[in-house]
Amino acid sequence: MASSEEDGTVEEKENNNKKRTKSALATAWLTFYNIAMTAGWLVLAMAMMRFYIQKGTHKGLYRSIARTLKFFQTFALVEVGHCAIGIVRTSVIVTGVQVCSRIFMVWFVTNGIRQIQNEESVILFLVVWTVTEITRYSYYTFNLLNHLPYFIKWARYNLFIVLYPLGVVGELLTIYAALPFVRRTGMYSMRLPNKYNVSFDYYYCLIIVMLSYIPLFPQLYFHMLRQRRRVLHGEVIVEKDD
Ligand SMILES: CCCCCCCCCCCCC/C=C/C(=O)SCCNC(=O)CCNC(=O)[C@H](O)C(C)(C)COP(=O)(O)OP(=O)(O)OC[C@H]1O[C@@H](n2cnc3c(N)ncnc32)[C@H](O)[C@@H]1OP(=O)(O)O
Repeated sequence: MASSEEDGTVEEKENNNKKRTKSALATAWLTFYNIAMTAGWLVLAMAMMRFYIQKGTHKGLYRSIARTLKFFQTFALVEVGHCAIGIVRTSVIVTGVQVCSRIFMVWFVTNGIRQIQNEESVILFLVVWTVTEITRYSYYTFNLLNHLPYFIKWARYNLFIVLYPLGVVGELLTIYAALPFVRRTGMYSMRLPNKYNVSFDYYYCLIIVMLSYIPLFPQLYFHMLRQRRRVLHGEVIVEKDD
């Protein structure tokens, strides 16, 4: 009896040790990841400012930062993994929608359609994303290091109130600007008859994506408002599991 109790204690200790090692590893990885992402978005911010100061126009700005933007925005897919394996307490669905919509904007809209890269709306969402991500990743970094300046916490949970809708406006206007071009060229579309017997119209796909902002965006926005109340005002919020 005594020996089995001891075994239980040893097992518990081993489990606790494993958990501690796992959480130390997770914290180390998250710290590295957040520092890298803060640096990436800072590089983007500086590149955009330098371009605008040197050229005095936004025309050509997207092309000049496209590579860095594609890299760092695509890398954010890792965040869906963080939620899936449980190293951050965030919903896979909320993070998945956020990250996938950004990746879609970058790869399948702005990068894929050169003709819209100089639209003002592209600059609008780029500036908004950049400010958001510098604030967000530096918040996570300082939080993990237990040295969080209040102004970063404040910025993380207040700026989104204005930036989120502005970002959505920039994204929707950009997709809207792409529609005539997509319709004219039939890009990314498959018309019948073809050997796969499948038809796909990218033009209508873009319209569906635009419409999907109506149910999805409020959910992300209200999620952030709940996070704000929890972090800034200490409210206990029970969220449904995914
Ligand atoms: C295939 C095509 C699909 C198309 C679909 C189209 C529809 C799209 C509709 C929606 C459109 C959205 C468009 C987006 C536009 C913009 O982004 S505009 C810019 C403004 N945006 C924002 O301000 C939002 C930014 N986004 C986010 O903040 C996140 O993506 C989020 C998922 C919404 C954040 O949620 P969440 O993670 O739950 O909140 P937090 O409070 O930040 O974190 C919760 C806890 O998790 C910890 N944590 C999370 N990530 C990390 C990390 N990387 N490192 C360390 N810790 C992390 C965090 O600290 C919190 O911990 P606790 O406090 O202990 O709970």
